[in-house]
Amino acid sequence: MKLHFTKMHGLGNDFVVFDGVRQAIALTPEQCRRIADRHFGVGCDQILLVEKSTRDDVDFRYRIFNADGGEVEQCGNGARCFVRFVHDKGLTDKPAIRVETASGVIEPRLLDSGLVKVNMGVPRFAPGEIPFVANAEALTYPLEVGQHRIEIAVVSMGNPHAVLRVNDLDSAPVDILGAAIESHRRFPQRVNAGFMQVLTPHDIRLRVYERGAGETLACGTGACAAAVAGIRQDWLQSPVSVHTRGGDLVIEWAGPGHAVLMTGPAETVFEGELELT
Ligand SMILES: N[C@@H](CCC[C@H](N)C(=O)O)C(=O)O
Repeated sequence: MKLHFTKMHGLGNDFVVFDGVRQAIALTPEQCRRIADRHFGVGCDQILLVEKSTRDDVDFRYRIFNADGGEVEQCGNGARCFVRFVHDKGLTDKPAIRVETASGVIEPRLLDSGLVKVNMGVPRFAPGEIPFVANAEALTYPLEVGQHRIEIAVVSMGNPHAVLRVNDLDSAPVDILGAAIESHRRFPQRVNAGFMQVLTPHDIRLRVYERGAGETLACGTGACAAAVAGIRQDWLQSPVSVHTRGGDLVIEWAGPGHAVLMTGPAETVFEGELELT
């Protein structure tokens, strides 16, 4: 079966996007891994499947699969690419869209500037909602990782994040420590591990070792989680510019109980067809 796809990216976090509105598409974890493979497939960090929703209070549903084949709850850079995709494909002409994801409804909006602003919902911190194994809720938690004892904040942006502050992002052991945090036994559903360097109260540098994809050039939900974790600890003030290796995002958060707003670009790279076996 031949499937049309669009290759997109948000700050270098790249996606293979399928139109599941006009054609019925079901992907197995093995098929996702093959599509995402950078040598034998198209290559991407995540696969996005745009579908009709059965709910009448939303415009679409979109599903997200990591490069390792696992379906996940949320994707910030993907949300911006999703909006650009449904507009470019003529699936809607509404600038503001309500979208069902596995972890709830988000509201992306295409701005006149061409950037996309997404209401990513209210962040959650209770250990059970991450999920993270802890006796009680705290601002940060000590975590034993191999020989190291690190201090992390945990945030759910619909998907799970651990955020660690470092002094120098360039020398941070993102690969080794990121992989160890991702599969730490205190995160029963694994976790995205963010390494944040605070530059000023309104600027951070961020690298994220993503669950199911390894380090990516940018992570939208990771940027939201890092900004929120920094604001809660009084290191940061909204708005926060998040400088990733793929470019910049702006995150706004008015504090507990408020939704996180993320603004950034979404780009189409090319269109193609692939044989799904
Ligand atoms: N790149 C994404 C996050 C994708 C999902 C994540 N790896 C997870 O497993 O939760 C983003 O931009 O937010």
